Amino acid sequence: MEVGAPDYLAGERQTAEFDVESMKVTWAGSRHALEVSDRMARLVASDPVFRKDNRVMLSRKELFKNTLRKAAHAWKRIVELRLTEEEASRVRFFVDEPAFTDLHWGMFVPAIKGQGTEEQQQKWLPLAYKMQIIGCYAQTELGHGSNVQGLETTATFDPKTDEFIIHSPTLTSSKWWPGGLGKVSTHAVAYARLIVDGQEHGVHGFIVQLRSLDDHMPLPGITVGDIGMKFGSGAYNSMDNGVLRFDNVRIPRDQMLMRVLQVTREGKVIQSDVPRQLIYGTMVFVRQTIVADASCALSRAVCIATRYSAVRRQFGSQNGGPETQVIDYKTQQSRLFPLLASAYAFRFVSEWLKSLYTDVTEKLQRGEFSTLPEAHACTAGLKSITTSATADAIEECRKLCGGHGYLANSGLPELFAVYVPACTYEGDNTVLLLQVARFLVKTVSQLGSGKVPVGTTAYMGRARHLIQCKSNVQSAEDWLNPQVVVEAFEARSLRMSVACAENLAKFPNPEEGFAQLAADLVEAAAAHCQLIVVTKFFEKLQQDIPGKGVKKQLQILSSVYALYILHKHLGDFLSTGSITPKQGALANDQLRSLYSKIRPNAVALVDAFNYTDHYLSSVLGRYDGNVYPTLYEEAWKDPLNDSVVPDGYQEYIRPLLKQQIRNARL
Ligand SMILES: CCCCCCCCCC/C=C\CCCCCCC/C=C/C(=O)SCCNC(=O)CCNC(=O)[C@H](O)C(C)(C)COP(=O)(O)OP(=O)(O)OC[C@H]1O[C@@H](n2cnc3c(N)ncnc32)[C@H](O)[C@@H]1OP(=O)(O)O
Ligand SMILES: Cc1cc2nc3c(=O)[nH]c(=O)nc-3n(C[C@H](O)[C@H](O)[C@H](O)COP(=O)(O)OP(=O)(O)OC[C@H]3O[C@@H](n4cnc5c(N)ncnc54)[C@H](O)[C@@H]3O)c2cc1C
Repeated sequence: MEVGAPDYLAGERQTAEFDVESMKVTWAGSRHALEVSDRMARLVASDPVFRKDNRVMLSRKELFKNTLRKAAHAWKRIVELRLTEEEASRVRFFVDEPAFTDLHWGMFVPAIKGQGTEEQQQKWLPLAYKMQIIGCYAQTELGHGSNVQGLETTATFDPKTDEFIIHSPTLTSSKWWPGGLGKVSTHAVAYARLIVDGQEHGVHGFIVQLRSLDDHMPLPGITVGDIGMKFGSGAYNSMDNGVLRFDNVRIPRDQMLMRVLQVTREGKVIQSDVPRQLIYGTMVFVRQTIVADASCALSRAVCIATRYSAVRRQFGSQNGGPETQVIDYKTQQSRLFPLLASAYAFRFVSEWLKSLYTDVTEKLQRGEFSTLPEAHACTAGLKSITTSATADAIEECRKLCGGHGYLANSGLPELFAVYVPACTYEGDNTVLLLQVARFLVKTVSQLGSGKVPVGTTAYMGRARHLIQCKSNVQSAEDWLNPQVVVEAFEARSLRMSVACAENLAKFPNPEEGFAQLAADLVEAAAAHCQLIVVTKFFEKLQQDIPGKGVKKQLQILSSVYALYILHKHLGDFLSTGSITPKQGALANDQLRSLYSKIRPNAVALVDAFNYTDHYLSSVLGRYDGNVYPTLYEEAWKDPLNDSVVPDGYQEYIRPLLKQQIRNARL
């Protein structure tokens, strides 16, 4: 905020019962992370190239060219200022525009790192790090996305020339969707069925050059282009999601990523001791980052809706005094505050997931693969529940802002349009929950075998207790006890998984059973993932959290998150007998009283996200709360208001007004 500018939300900030600067540190993860983030946010906000207020008005071509300009400028600044990887990734975050660079850094580079041999990494990574080649991740095809084993592109080994022939045999085998592919990438990691000596060996990644490094023209045998406009104006249309066909394109044998499986000069296929699932490793990495993105998108929407709810007044004027701030309506609080709590919950679970991922990656380097299934289940499941909840929440925030939320300059419509594909990319959310369900059913089925469940399923080891325990909640206060809450969530999750396993056992064919019970399995998987989020929030509170009143606020938010989920899924808790209807009602009583505790802190809790006005790009979410004059000024900037009488008046409006009505009765 400018020095000396009026702060219409100052009163809200004065009621805060905690130290906002300390909360900023907790949200950012460390003082260092906050400092870096703050510096990079200012760097981006002060640079006119990164302006984004005109985005929705640009044509697709203008938008795309502008994105290229921003990406090139960002890279120039990263190199000039010798920014670290951490700083560079914050620059990307605050530039706030999907671009080919996301796929280059976020998928192409990790695919080579995770699936390439040492020599392959040494050859390709330096080129990619300097952006002397630009890569994308070309897996999905027109006919298959979720079913990776169903991909049709072929990579046939030709022992005569020591090459692979990459080919798209059908229309449905055309690569379709990869970001950065349409107009920019010079290379792709393309996924194809490996065929050696007439035998198939599953789907593998191949580095394929697509375009000339001299004139950017597609290489012989390559047909490539953009797949067309996507949902919303502006939004994800800055990305060139592409289509790609291969017509017997030849690549050297050493361009197959060979960490998992090697093809020798003689055409021998050698399976290494690395599990085949590592071919899916890049998706595990990105799913983990998507959970962190969910907390960012959600906190951004909540920040806008909270500030605006404090500014907006409707009804309730007493003796000519001010009307009621809409944030004081209990309905507004019960819709908004759980989303605020979810933003914090997703932040902390993403921190934990990142540490789990780092730990698993280190183990994989040492040849230990036992933790891979849990890493897959956690990343898949948390990606699914956090993105679904965030997409719904952004839309709820739009509604919480009433009519003004529908204006593009509220920032919410574009945020929604950019965000919703997260429910689909990196694995459709339902398909991913079914993966979690498989993992849970397997864990349940092994309970009698003496195998002790570990990690996030450790609670299943207490199945005997959890299957029959009764919650001892007797008062609303009892619901503030994390142990009581966690036990109710564990009982609900375990009982849902066990019920699924029991029902599955009734089917002679397990796969048929799995297909028939899929809807129940998805619910059991979601229950397990919600338990993880709740548990990780409570575990975060075990840490030393400095700053006046910070821990107290987080305790309140953790209880709000847990009890909100309990209230929303009360049917599960009751039907599994994990709690009684009376206990469910007490949870709701507690939730109401927690909302009252959040109320004086609400604006400060969103200030702790430390978002600049540039990043928020929302008139409603401005830090200073100066909403109405800005809305009014912005309206006049619309191109429709360039002229008082609109273009088209002479052709279409005037003749209408001047028409002779022959039949007066008409
Ligand atoms: C210095 C400068 C720096 C500049 C910085 C800039 C910074 C920018 C950085 C940006 C960072 C990140 C941004 C990324 C941008 C993201 C944009 C998003 C773009 C989108 C991309 C995509 O969508 S890519 C395509 C994704 N596709 C999918 O997700 C497909 C989904 N389908 C699948 O995953 C699988 O097919 C499925 C799992 C559903 C089924 O597979 P299948 O082989 O049929 O498997 P099953 O038979 O069911 O299972 C076999 C066993 O394998 C296990 N398993 C399955 N998957 C995995 C896995 N991933 N890992 C481990 N194990 C797995 C499964 O559990 C089975 O096990 P079991 O024991 O046999 O039961
Ligand atoms: C914006 C965006 C960017 C993308 N970027 C990339 C990229 O860079 N690289 C890349 O390779 N791909 C990319 N993709 C593709 C993306 O990964 C796939 O779209 C995604 O994995 C979903 O697959 P699908 O489209 O085949 O959906 P489908 O599987 O066809 O899903 C359609 C419906 O069927 C349901 N369904 C499917 N299978 C099952 C099942 N077994 N049981 C129950 N229900 C099922 C789903 O739940 C869904 O409701 C991108 C997609 C989008 C939207």
